[in-house]
Amino acid sequence: MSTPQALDRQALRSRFLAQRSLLSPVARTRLSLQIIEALLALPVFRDTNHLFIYCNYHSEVETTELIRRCLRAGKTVSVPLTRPDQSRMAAVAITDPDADLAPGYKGIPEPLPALIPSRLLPLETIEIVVVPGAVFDRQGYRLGYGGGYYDRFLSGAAAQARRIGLAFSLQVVERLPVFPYDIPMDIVITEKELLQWPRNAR
Ligand SMILES: Nc1nc2c(c(=O)[nH]1)N(C=O)[C@@H](CNc1ccc(C(=O)N[C@@H](CCC(=O)O)C(=O)O)cc1)CN2
Ligand SMILES: Nc1ncnc2c1ncn2[C@@H]1O[C@H](COP(=O)(O)OP(=O)(O)OP(=O)(O)O)[C@@H](O)[C@H]1O
Repeated sequence: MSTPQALDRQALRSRFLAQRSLLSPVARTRLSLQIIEALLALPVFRDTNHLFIYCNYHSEVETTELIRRCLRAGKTVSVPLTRPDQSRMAAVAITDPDADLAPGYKGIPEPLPALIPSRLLPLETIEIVVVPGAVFDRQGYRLGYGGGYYDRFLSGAAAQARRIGLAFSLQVVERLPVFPYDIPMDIVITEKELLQWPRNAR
């Protein structure tokens, strides 16, 4: 990470993580519920069975209510299990966010170790990936925490899945510096707008 563009990205990431953390917990919860309602109202949601949903950490858009609503609707929900030794994520099915999660990698809520062998799901079955981020742009590109986990995930076995980024509106910029391995979102949802890019038009 030493090219000027890479340094730009690091500065952008830090700036937007700092901005995001300024939202009060009450505002974060209120805006998160608005964002989740917009996702649940998407026509594609009704036809989806398996969603891979991040478990929110620090000041990310909150997803616990989304996970509950999906489970109540009879959908399969898997969540990320970070495998830092491989820079990869696995998908582990959960049935109850209160009982099935505990702090894992970096303190992120992750599936309990006892669940892992029996609940690993093939990434090819994921239909929607709900993606967190530090900052998104109006072309659908994003920066996360810098591990490259989602780029690897979305260009690998989960490439068929619809990619839906969740962000507070303060996390959207016009244009980010893009690298060849960056995978753009299909949809970005904030409390103010829903941005969408048809895949065949990219
Ligand atoms: N909720 C959630 N789960 C996720 C991700 C994510 O972005 N959000 N990931 C997507 O890649 C993977 C974990 N990757 C991560 C890589 C680095 C850091 C990290 O460096 N955290 C900083 C704190 C940053 C902050 O200020 O918020 C640290 O520990 O110092 C965190 C997660 C898989 N699970
Ligand atoms: N498909 C890939 N294959 C191998 N390495 C990759 C791939 N995608 C990204 N990387 C590597 O991951 C590193 C971090 O990428 P990037 O800065 O885009 O992370 P990020 O999108 O912010 O992180 P995350 O996806 O974990 O939230 C880069 O140094 C890049 O070389």
